[in-house]
Amino acid sequence: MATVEPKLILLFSGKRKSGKDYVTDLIHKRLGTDVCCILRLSGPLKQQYAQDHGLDFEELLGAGEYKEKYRADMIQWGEKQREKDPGFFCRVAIKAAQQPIWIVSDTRRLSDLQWFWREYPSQSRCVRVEASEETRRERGWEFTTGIDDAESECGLDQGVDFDWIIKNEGDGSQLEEQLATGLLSIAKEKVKED
Ligand SMILES: Nc1ncnc2c1ncn2[C@@H]1O[C@H](COP(=O)(O)OP(=O)(O)O)[C@@H](O)[C@H]1O
Ligand SMILES: C[C@@](O)(CCOP(=O)(O)OP(=O)(O)O)CC(=O)O
Repeated sequence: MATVEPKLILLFSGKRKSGKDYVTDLIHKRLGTDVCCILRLSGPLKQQYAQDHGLDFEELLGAGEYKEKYRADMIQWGEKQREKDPGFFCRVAIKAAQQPIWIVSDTRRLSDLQWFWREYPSQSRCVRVEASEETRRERGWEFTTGIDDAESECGLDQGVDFDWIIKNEGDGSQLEEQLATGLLSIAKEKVKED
């Protein structure tokens, strides 16, 4: 378990190229690294997958073609691990978290959310990043059977009551305003609470 009790946990999800990394990086910058950290469930997953398959962990972390080449197999491998232990990647991801606000940038399955809701019921909030298919295509997305129609991409399409839905179209010109009036102001309040 983490060494500190968080004040707020923002559980982000969204389709490929909706901008989860972009939006969570922006929030991280606005809140500051002393109060906020970004956690990735895919971090420990990629690390273990790279080790087991003799691959380059750093390349799997990047946004390039290398990750895409292994994505389908990595999804299947990760699903087998989650079947054995649904909380495994969540527990590893939070281990080193020290800051009062945690951003989990890549929740994909109800089992991920359920783990956080069970362990941190009062702190967990769900955030969806949305972008149209047109915008996602401009960012390099192409529909891929076996990935875009699988649980990894669609597991949270239904059944989640999102606390915030962030629209990240085009260059995200409305992003700052959406964040400032919603999520960021709540997060700043939480940091001040005893
Ligand atoms: N609001 C934005 N303005 C400019 N570029 C963006 C914006 N949102 C996303 N991008 C770019 O689109 C690409 C995909 O975004 P990313 O955050 O990696 O998506 P995801 O993590 O959801 O797959 C990246 O190159 C990112 O820099
Ligand atoms: C096997 C994965 O964890 C790989 C995810 O890699 P990223 O989280 O880097 O992917 P995107 O941000 O959507 O491009 C997916 C899973 O099913 O767990």
